[in-house]
Amino acid sequence: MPDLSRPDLSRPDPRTVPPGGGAADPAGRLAGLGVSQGRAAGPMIRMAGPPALPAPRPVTDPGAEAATVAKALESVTTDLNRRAAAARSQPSGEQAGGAEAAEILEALAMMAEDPMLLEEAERRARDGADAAHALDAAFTQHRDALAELGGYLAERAADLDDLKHRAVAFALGLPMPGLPAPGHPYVLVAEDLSPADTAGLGPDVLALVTERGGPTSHTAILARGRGLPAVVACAGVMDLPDGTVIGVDGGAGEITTGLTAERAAEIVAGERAERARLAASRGPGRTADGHPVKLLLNIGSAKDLRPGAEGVGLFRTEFLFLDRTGAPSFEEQVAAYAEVFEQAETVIVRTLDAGTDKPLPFLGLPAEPNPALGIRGLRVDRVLPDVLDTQLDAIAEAARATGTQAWVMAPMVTTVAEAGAFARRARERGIAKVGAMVEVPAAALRAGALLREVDFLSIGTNDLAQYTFAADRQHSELADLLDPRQPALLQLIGMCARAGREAGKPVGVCGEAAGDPLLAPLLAGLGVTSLSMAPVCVPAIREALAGLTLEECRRRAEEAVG
Ligand SMILES: C=C(OP(=O)(O)O)C(=O)O
Ligand SMILES: [Mg+2]
Repeated sequence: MPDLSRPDLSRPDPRTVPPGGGAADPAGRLAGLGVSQGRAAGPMIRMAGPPALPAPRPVTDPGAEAATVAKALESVTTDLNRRAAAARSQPSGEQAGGAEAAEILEALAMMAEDPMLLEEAERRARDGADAAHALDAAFTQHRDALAELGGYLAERAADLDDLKHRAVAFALGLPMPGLPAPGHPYVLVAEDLSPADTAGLGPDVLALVTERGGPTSHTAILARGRGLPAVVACAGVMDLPDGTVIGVDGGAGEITTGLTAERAAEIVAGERAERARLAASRGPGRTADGHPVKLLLNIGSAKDLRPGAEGVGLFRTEFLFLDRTGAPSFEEQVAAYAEVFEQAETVIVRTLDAGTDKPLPFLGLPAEPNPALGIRGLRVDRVLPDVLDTQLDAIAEAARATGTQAWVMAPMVTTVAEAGAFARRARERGIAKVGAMVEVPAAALRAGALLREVDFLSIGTNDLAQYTFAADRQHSELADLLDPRQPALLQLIGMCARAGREAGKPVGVCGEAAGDPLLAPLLAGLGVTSLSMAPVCVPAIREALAGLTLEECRRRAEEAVG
């Protein structure tokens, strides 16, 4: 959770406070989709995209262009080294892999310092190119040379593109692309964020606002996992100037501009008090009359674990390897899984869910015209069976090493045959409990048959909504279709829960719907046995369940389906 005490709100923002001290709140509002609960306020900074290269400019002083080239490369190097130092100095646990991030940034800084690159760009500038084009051409030449060498060096070619964008932006007087590092807490505003960008956010980020993105995009999920208030699909937010103090309401999906310093401080204090109130709640998930509904955590790595839940319902293992260009080794995987097993009692590990919205470059999957309907999730096994074998081996080994019972489930299971084959491969390795995610309607329709093959089901409502309503989960304009309150989706969930009751096997929900306080009682009423959610959601869901009897939950579910 961000430290809400840090933003310096003592001085009013001169651009947004009216003359005379600002008792009035000349609030402007921008509407978006709230995807991660909570409120924050602070100065916003936009994440710049790659600069567009303008037409070449006539050059009158080639020496000055060559000097700009040198300055651009120097400033890129300095900026990267500064970020590396900041990543290294972060207290452990605040950001994933601070040391690892620092190493990556330092390696990039060294690439930007390459004297051959400087020489080539300066030569082009002295020959008459403007600084931006000289840099662009020199980087492109370097990139092509690396790409031709193949292997590891070819993988570094994409890094050169990143450096080129930074250097060209400098030469054009534009903000550097990539995550900002202003050295103070801020609200990050971007057109969109990749999962890797979101995973790399530092502790200075108070909240996220994007112009694009959908409610179950991975940016939203990662924001929720970090307890960062977030609003997506917020048209017009990129037009606000950097430094504007804005309020972000991640529940209502609203941005407020024109905040007085007093109002901003009130928002920060109010949020802190609400979080403290909810954090005081304890105990297992129960309805008012004591019916148990397990409260589990969705995590992407051990650093997401928090006390107060009854286990881990979804360990998204692909989040460990999002920005990797090489496949994680068996040993590396054992270490990552064991770290979680050591700290949590029951852990449901989901095998890698790659493809479409969660690209894993190291798999080298070819681009597809319709990726959400293509090779993703368990289907990757059709083309790369070794990946699942190694992962199951690593999970089994981590369980043995830590003396825990691993629960494993596969994403995107579509047929009963797929579930059976997966279960056999997991059981061969001694994995205790094997499950299937229900993310496509075909699996929900065959829930009873699936449960003859596996020990439990976990309903991924994010994808189940996407495939039931044929609406891309990243699409901000189709958000109404993705609303998990839709009767069709609730009906599919009810079918799975009924199959679970008949088989005497657990059926949980691990999609984002499980962390919605309005939906959680409906899901309990439909008969699911556990709800798995971002850690930050647990207290509110505990409170929502405790406020209603099971019968009341059932009645609400019936009304909603009806
Ligand atoms: C939990 C789910 O999986 P993910 O969001 O990681 O695709 C889901 O689809 O609901
Ligand atoms: Mg899914």
